Parts: sequence; C-alpha cells; structure tokens
Amino acid sequence: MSNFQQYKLELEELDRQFKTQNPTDVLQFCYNYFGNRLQQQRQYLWSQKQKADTLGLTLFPSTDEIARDVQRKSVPQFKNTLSDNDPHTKHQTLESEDPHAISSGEPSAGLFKTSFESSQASPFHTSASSSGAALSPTDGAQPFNSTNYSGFAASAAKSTMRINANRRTSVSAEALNPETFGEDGWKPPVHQFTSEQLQRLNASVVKNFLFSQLDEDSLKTIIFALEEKRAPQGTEIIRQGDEGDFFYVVEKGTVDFFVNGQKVNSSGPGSSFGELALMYNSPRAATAVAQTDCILWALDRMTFRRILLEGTSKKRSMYENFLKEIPLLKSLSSYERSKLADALNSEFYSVGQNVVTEGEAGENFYFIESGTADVIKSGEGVVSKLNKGDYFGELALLYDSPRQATVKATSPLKVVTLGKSGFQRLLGPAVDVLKLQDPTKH
Ligand SMILES: Nc1ncnc2c1ncn2[C@@H]1O[C@@H]2COP(=O)(O)O[C@H]2[C@H]1O
Ligand SMILES: Nc1ncnc2c1ncn2[C@@H]1O[C@@H]2COP(=O)(O)O[C@H]2[C@H]1O
Repeated sequence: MSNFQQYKLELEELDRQFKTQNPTDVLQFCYNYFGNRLQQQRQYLWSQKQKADTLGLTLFPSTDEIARDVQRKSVPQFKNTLSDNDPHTKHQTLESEDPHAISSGEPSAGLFKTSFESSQASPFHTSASSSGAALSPTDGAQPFNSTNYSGFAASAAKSTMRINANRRTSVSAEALNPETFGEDGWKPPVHQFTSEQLQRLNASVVKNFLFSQLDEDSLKTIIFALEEKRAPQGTEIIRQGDEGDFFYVVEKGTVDFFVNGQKVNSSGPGSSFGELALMYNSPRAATAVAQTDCILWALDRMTFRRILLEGTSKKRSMYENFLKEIPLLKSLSSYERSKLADALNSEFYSVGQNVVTEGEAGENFYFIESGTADVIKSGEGVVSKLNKGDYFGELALLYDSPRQATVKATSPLKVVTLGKSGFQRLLGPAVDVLKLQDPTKH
C-alpha cells in the first residue's frame, strides 16, 4: 500500500469515527485518534521488529534506559505520548518505587522518550510456559505459596497510571484494525499444556459463554494463548488505576472487587474479569483480590482485543439499552448489566412457533425484545400474554423442573436468551424477585 493510500485510509477511518462519535472537542479527538493509532502501530511493529527494520523505521531512541530494557528483552509498551499531558485528563500517581517508572505528571521530553516503559513481568505463578518448552505433568499442580503473593503485591505497588486516565474512550476508536495493518503478521502466544491442564480447560474455561460464539480457529487461538495463573488467598490480582495487561477467566476460587476501597462485587468459577481496561484502554476500574486460593486463566491484551473485543463490545452496546428498561433488572448495577449482556444471545420465532414446550427440560431463560407470545397450559388454555420486556422460562431453571407451560409466538418474536449457568451467576438479586413473582403461586 502506498503512503498516500495509507494516509487516505487513516483519514477515512478518522472521518468515520468522527461522524459516529460526534466529539465536542475536535482537536482533542483527532489528537487522541492519531496518538492511539501510532501507539498501536509501534506496539505492533515491536512484535514484528524485523518488519520495522525492513521499513527503515527506528522504533527506539537509544537512551541508556531504553537500551537496558531492550537488552532485558522485555516488551516495551508504546504509549500515546499525549495522555500524560492531556489537559482533559485528571492525573493520579500511585506511589512508585520503580526507578524506570515515569510519573504521570511529568512533562514528556520527546516523542517516544517518556512514552516508553518496560512491561513488568507478571509475578503470578505461571505454570504454562510461553517459551514453548514442554511441561512436565507435575507442572500444572504447583502448590500455592506466599512468595508468589508478596511478589505480586510488591509489583502492583510500582505501577503508575498512564493511559487515558479517568477517561473511557470508545471501543471502536481504540480497536486494532487488522486491515489497516495490511498483511498482518500478528501472532498470538502459543502455550503448551500438560494433559491435566487441557482436561481442566476443556471441563471449565472452554465452556465460558464468551468463547461460545467463536469459530473453531479463533477458539483454538484463544485456548493456546491462555496462561494458567495461581493467586493464593489475599493476592491483589488487579489494582484499580493500573493499566490493563490481562483478561482473566476464573477456573476455581472466588475473587472480590473493590472500587475506592469499597467491596462492590465477587465472582466465582466460570466468571471473567479484567475486560474493561482492555476494551477501553482505560485504567483498571476496580481492584481484584483473591478471596480464596484461585486458579485463573489469563489472556494477554492483544489476543483479547484481536479476538474477543469485537463480539464483547457489540453485545454490550446491543443489549445495554434494552436491559436498562427491564423492571426485573433494575436492582443490577450498570456493570452487572454489562456482564449480563456478555452472556446473552438473540433468537427469532415466527407466528405459531413454540419457544418452550410444557413438560420439556429447560436450558434457557428468555426476555422478549420485540413481538408477543401466549403462555398456554394444557387443560387451561392461554393463562398469560407476554409483550416486549416480559420474561419467561425462569421456573425450569429456578427449580430444576420441566417447563410448566408452553410459550408460543403470536407475532414475529425476538427473544434474548440467557443460559442456565449465566442465569445462576449473573442475575444476582433479581433471582429473589423471580421467586417472589412465581406465576404458579399467584
Ligand atoms: N462494579 C465493578 N465496576 C468496575 N469493574 C468491576 C466491577 N466489578 C467487577 N469488576 C471487574 O474488575 C476489573 C478491574 O479491571 P478492569 O477495569 O480491566 O475490569 C474490571 C471488571 O472486570
Ligand atoms: N401461570 C403460569 N404457569 C406456569 N408458567 C407460567 C405461567 N405464567 C407464565 N409462565 C411462564 O411460562 C414458562 C414456561 O417455562 P418455565 O416453566 O421454565 O417458566 C414458565 C413461566 O416463565
């Protein structure tokens, strides 16, 4: 692609995003757009260093500090040079003991100088190796130990907030766009697993609904990019305000979440967390602490963005407004509604079709997104009429019983479905409301 074509593509993309987002501050918007694009390209080229050399691009200014990082073979993070000095950004500096850490309040000295930092190796205990070396069968079963924990806590304290502080940019503005990278040589990490690890992955993580929409190739990519990490009880897995590096799926244990020191949430096996900072390039929105010994599977930021970002953000924006309007879900926080959106799917039924049939086993809970349906009981006929925003199918899931009635579409029907595991995990206090409103008891 010629430089001119590339330039035109950039302008077209900027134009598209401008029209979608209609920003109030035009210069800031353009500034962020190009800063982020540059950051993405440099990050990408670092992973493709050879390609950068061929293009004659000097990626790194040769300061001593940077040379040391390169020698250590740590992967540098290319920052948007602007975020540190962005007048719209409220800076917050966490205490830093790291001599390489750049204070977020410091003015930048050059295009890449202050935007350059070495990524900190995760102090988590890792039992899958990215070097590709085969693991011994015992590797998957290392005991929890306190050294792992203290290492993690010390490292977390060193982080400073640097990217898009206190600001959540749109997902699309930040999304990596493979097309604009031309022939994209991005390669996800490929880890090797013991057969015991593979068994555990298949039994739990692979069934996560976030992965259920993926085609076979994407699913494989995700699975092999996952890294097993163990967090003994009390480990601070994520610290609020840090930048995002990994997305986590919980295989075992419970994780607590704190926002400004207040506990806001906990989640257990089958849940996931750490997506917000990766989706929006924003600082971590909460602190995540292992309430019990946890086994987690971590997915690196790039693989998350390349493979999971689009589906996740599409679902969140698709269902966000709809979920807000459902009375049953009023008690959920907006974050809980986002997590619920991740687990939803849409189904369509034509007039006269049964969505659920009396006496059958039930796997899903339903909300009506548009259209109408009748609830019919054998011997009684139509017992209820359902419209937009109504729900059904809760009884089979609440009581593990067969469907108590048939629900039939009376006009073209669009329903949003939630599977059994999401129903039990994501509805929170709404489950009590469902029990109270049981139609068979009224
Ligand atoms: N109430 C909450 N608000 C924000 N984040 C939350 C909340 N509960 C859990 N989290 C998770 O905590 C994570 C902290 O890192 P992230 O901001 O990347 O993503 C966040 C969410 O996945
Ligand atoms: N009077 C009723 N008796 C039984 N089910 C009803 C009634 N009214 C509405 N329903 C809904 O119809 C659904 C059929 O599947 P479930 O039994 O899972 O859950 C049921 C309820 O959501």
